[in-house]
Amino acid sequence: MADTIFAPASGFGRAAVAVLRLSGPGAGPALAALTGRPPPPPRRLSLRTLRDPAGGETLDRALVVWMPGPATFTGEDQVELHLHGSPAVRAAVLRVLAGLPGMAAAEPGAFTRRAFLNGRMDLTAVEGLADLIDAETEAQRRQAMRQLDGALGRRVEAWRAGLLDLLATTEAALDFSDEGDVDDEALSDRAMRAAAAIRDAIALALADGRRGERLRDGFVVVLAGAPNAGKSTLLNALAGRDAAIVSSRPGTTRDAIEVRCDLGGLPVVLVDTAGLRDSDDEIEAEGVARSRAWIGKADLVLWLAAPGEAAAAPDDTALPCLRVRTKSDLGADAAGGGLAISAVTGAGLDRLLAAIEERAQASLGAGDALVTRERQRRALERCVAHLDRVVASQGASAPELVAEDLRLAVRALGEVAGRVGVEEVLDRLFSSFCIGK
Ligand SMILES: Nc1nc2c(c(=O)[nH]1)N(C=O)[C@@H](CNc1ccc(C(=O)N[C@@H](CCC(=O)O)C(=O)O)cc1)CN2
Ligand SMILES: Nc1nc2c(ncn2[C@@H]2O[C@H](COP(=O)(O)OP(=O)(O)OP(=O)(O)O)[C@@H](O)[C@H]2O)c(=O)[nH]1
Ligand SMILES: [Mg+2]
Repeated sequence: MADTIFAPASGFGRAAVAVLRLSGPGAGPALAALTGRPPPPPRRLSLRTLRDPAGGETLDRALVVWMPGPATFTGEDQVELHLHGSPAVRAAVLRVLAGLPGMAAAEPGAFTRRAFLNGRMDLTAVEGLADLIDAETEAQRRQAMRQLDGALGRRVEAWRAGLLDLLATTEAALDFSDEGDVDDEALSDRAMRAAAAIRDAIALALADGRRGERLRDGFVVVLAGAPNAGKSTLLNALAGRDAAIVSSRPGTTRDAIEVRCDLGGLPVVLVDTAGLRDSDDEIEAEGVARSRAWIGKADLVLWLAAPGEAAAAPDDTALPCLRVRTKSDLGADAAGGGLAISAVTGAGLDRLLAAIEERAQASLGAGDALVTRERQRRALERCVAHLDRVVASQGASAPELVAEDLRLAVRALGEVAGRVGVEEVLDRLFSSFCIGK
């Protein structure tokens, strides 16, 4: 691995300014090679002419920043080059950087990986940063920001410190158990109460209806019903664009069409599906099978029925669903029931959106969950299981066994923070980052 990495940190394509960042011991020498001058004062944007050290050709007149480690994002020496944002300027400077000794183009997430390895952030903060970069809605941004800020990391550290205390006490009891100067009974009683308190606190954080994980994925709303019910028309009306083909022929939609949207700051995925009916047409039958699969995965199913049609009924009554009567502009439907809408006049759409938002809100929360990933949840559940055994023993277990469960509980918390057993997690996480992060 090269000591020093570099990458574009801003988006690709034409822009006013393009930022390149460098990290590692070669960052300072690279800046010196490009500017032919000593570094500017730390952490101050300074105007410099950048030249190709090989031929002396001027590459750009740019703002540069020198940030000596360890008080940097990565913990290493860092440099930023704020270039004119054309693809050609950026490419020229990147080419020169690649030719300098000890420099290598950064892999996705390489800067953050260094920040993590240098102890600048724990794993929950890294996950928060990944989510912050991917955040599309206000609630996602809020949750990611809290995670990056250490909302979960700090709690986990506090729980871990508490358990380490307990472990020390228990181990002391082990060491001195034959010396008779430690009050075993009182000690174990206190230890049990402390273990139970930490277990309860973790269990409380876990009892959140998985809203943190759900908020990352989005709330899935599936539009279902008979052919021609008006599903695709409604999707287009809600999305505000022609995402799906609409026609008067029943059986128009075959593939499910997903549209991500922002509903009051919450991420909602609307899915238009093929109309449900038995069909001899092989392609349509496959479309209907896909519709059913989507219905099974939905957080909310909108059952659409046009006037005169029997209201579509879910096979599975446990499905969270909302009945919608479409095409209300064609006249009131005596069959009634459900929310009346018209995608043509727009009648009822506000109420429909409000109903979806209300359910999304109940399911996702507003970004206040502590647990945001399955990975964190599993490790916390393991921790609770070990603490359950400690508490259930009520001091009856041998101190050796209590100590072992405490050690495993501590280890599980260490995994949440990324102190132990993280190599594979890191590789997966960082490969989802963008270049330059
Ligand atoms: N130009 C630019 N903008 C950016 C970043 C960057 O790297 N460059 N960031 C990159 O992600 C984010 C800001 N995050 C940062 C986090 C920590 C430090 C840092 O230097 N921390 C030091 C010093 C802190 C201080 O001065 O108070 C430290 O923690 O020791 C810098 C940026 C968003 N905007
Ligand atoms: N008058 C009126 N016509 C509508 C409304 N919504 C849809 N339509 C018409 O109903 C027909 C079917 O609409 P689609 O949106 O394609 O129906 P669908 O449920 O997607 O149908 P499939 O994809 O075949 O399952 C089209 O001719 C639409 O123009 C509405 O609110 N009012
Ligand atoms: Mg359709």
